[in-house]
Amino acid sequence: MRWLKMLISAILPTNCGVVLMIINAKDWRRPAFDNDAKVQSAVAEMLAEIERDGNDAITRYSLKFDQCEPKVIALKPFEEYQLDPDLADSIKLAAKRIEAFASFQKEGLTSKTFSDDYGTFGQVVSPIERVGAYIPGGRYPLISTALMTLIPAKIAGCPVRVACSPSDNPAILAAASLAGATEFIRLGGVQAIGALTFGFDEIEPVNIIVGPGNAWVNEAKKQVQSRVKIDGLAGPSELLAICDGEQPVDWIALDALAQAEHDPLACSLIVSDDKKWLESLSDFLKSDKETLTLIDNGQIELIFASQPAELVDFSEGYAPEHLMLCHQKINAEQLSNYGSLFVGANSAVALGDYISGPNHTLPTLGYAKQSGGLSVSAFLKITTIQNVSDNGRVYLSNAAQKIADAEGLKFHAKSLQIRT
Ligand SMILES: NC(=O)c1ccc[n+]([C@@H]2O[C@H](COP(=O)([O-])OP(=O)(O)OC[C@H]3O[C@@H](n4cnc5c(N)ncnc54)[C@H](O)[C@@H]3O)[C@@H](O)[C@H]2O)c1
Ligand SMILES: [Zn+2]
Repeated sequence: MRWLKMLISAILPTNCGVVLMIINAKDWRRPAFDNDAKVQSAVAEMLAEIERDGNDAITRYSLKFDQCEPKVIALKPFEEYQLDPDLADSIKLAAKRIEAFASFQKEGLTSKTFSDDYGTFGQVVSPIERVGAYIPGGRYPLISTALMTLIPAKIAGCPVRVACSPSDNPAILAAASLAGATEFIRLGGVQAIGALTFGFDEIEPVNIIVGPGNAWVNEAKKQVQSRVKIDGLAGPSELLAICDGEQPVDWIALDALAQAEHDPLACSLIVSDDKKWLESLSDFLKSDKETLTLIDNGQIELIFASQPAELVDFSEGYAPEHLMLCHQKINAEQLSNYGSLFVGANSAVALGDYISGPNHTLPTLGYAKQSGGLSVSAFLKITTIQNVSDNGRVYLSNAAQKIADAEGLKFHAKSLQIRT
């Protein structure tokens, strides 16, 4: 739809103001990310250089993109950072709630065994040893992401938790310290993902990299997956709000603007079956000068669907990162493709960004169809253990030998036969 808007903007005289059309749901398509190929090849080149030249390449790229040398910063205890006391209290409250939610998620993720006539078999849940947490800091220092990425790793019991951010804002350092970072590198973008993957200075490569970031960060995470586990792809923010005509226009408008302000590629869609309500939302949005750039950039879209079932289909097809459900005739159970669901207008997405407790690192670009956001389970590995009894050795070897014979794997068959 961006091309249509551009065309209309070009035809209309400039004093006609900004164009905020109401699009029919069936005509809407997710815009292709036209930077894909360029970003892919640039990132591949950067990672290859980092693998080859190590610290030198990391430093070169950090100077080029962030105008600073990468730096390992020793973290002080949280209380020693000179933060505004109200901010410090809010960070502590957020940390407490994120920790409580991560602990709640960990319940049930336990090692267990069962025994039968043939032995004892079980699963072992253990923490991944070395974690790398990316904390975005290009446009805004995301203090909250330090808490969201590091606290679940601490709750999972991962012993090494390396934080990377292009920002050394004291509040980020303080939050990383409170959240339990064991190391902090001031480093951003592809070079940060490269450093976590291949190592930097004294810091050894990590086993898992988590955290959101811009298109560069996500492409880099995508490309290092053969060496290191990643949590998922959490790119430029998305919001889909499903609303009936009873919702407070100003609240919903501000929720849309809030997610759009993260990044020029971030996008908020408001869908409703009440055209009049969408029109008042459009009037409200156009009345505020500060929103015009976001609207002009195609980051806020208003979409009409004729009935609730069509709203549900639209949402399930789009699979947004954040989904607001503010519609009396639709139940949460009708929806399953979302990173996090915010039910009712009280549940501002910004509460989820900061303080409610569930993780804010969430899948974008439709990945919510196959995965949820970051959780304590990402930091745990589930391995298995098998202890076959004498009875099991004879009985199971007899049966397994038949399968080995059928496969033609003769030493498999012999190793079984000798036990019968
Ligand atoms: N999906 C989620 O869960 C979630 C949560 C929070 C934030 N976010 C997203 O995180 C992102 C944060 O983005 P940001 O840019 O502010 O910070 P960022 O830290 O992700 O990226 C900044 C880095 O990008 C690199 N970079 C910038 N331009 C580049 C170029 N031309 N070539 C190579 N590298 C380049 C720089 O090295 C810089 O350090 C936003 O898109 C936001 O929507 C997503
Ligand atoms: Zn947000």
